[in-house]
Amino acid sequence: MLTMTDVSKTYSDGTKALNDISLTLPAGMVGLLGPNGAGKSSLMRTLACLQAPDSGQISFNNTDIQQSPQRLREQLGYLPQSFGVYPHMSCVALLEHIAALKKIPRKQAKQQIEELLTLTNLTAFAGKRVSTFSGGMRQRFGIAQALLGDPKLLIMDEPTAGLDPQERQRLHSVLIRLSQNKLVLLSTHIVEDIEHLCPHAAIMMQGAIVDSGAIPALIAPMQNNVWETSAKPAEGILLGERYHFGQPVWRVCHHEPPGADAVACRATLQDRYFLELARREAN
Ligand SMILES: Nc1ncnc2c1ncn2[C@@H]1O[C@H](COP(=O)(O)OP(=O)(O)OP(=O)(O)O)[C@@H](O)[C@H]1O
Repeated sequence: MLTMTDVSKTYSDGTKALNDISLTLPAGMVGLLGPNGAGKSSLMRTLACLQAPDSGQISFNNTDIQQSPQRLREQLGYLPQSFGVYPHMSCVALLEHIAALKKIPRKQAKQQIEELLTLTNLTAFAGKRVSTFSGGMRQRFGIAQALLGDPKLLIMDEPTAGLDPQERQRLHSVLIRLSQNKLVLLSTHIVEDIEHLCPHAAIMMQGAIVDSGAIPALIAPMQNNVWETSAKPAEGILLGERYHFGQPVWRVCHHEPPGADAVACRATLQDRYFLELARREAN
């Protein structure tokens, strides 16, 4: 279990990226959902001990990560949003190098690397330099390196970015299998990924956690209040507009039908997320 208590972080230019975050996350797959600039990466870098919070406490399975960052690092796998520069090393050589940094014994590392190359569909490219990889291949490499050492806490910042639909699906099944015995924290603004993968989610906006919990509980307050209508409604909170056979369909949150042809819909995590975005815009 991962627990954060009153965690805050302000960057040197005055940007308050994390604002008094208190959050408890269970084992399994957890989605961190928020728009650009919400503070997701800042939170993940802080959890991965890559930057210190200004205040607050963080513990993972009863280890205080500020007091014992090394113990946390031994249990951590981290996929950053971007790696920056890639060295001119082959995929397998770079994995061996990272395994050595993680102090994984050579024989064990060799076996793990083989398994991870298969898992991430990179076996055929093991000898190719990572600097020449496509975006999707780099992402898969990032996932393989994060999984070295069988970490108990896996932090993944936008893991499906740059993957084609087939690879995205493949990654989904890998992540589901992985999450059995660990906490996988997955940050994204793709609501669909979280709906597919996570029993639990946290919604983050402007450096704060708006709500977190089991996804059905996050959606429950909106149940029986979501409608679709063909005319722009005068009442309610607009959740979105889509087109069907070229005609607009408006999705609205309201306590009663917002128009004569309004059809009741099952509320989704996307509805809850869009409701929070609409509330934020209104403020
Ligand atoms: N090193 C930094 N110095 C100053 N400000 C920063 C730094 N890193 C992030 N920020 C700012 O902190 C805020 C939160 O950024 P962060 O990258 O954590 O958000 P995010 O939710 O991950 O966004 P995205 O989905 O676009 O990656 C933003 O206003 C960003 O500009």
